[in-house]
Amino acid sequence: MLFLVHMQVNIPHDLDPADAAALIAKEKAYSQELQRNGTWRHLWRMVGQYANYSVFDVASNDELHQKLSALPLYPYMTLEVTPLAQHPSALAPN
Ligand SMILES: O=C(O)C[C@H]1C=CC(=O)O1
Repeated sequence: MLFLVHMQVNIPHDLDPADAAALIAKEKAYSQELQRNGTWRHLWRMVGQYANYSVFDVASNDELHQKLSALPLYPYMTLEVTPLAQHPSALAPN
């Protein structure tokens, strides 16, 4: 099952910069692990924003919720999730 996920990151300005840097490093490692194993199919930066559009490939809503809620930056994110279906005019299945 494919899901489009919009992640907006809102790190509080009063968070210690070292704590913020550590969270961002953990987030990078976690996202790259999921990209390597095929769960996190696309990761695109939104120009001019601390936000991304991502495509996740998971077996269920519950798996997506588990993966998203384990994001190290999850406490500082606003997430929007859109389930995706195949488009009948697409040249190749996604
Ligand atoms: O930077 C972001 O968009 C948030 C998050 C997603 C991957 C990652 O490394 O950080």
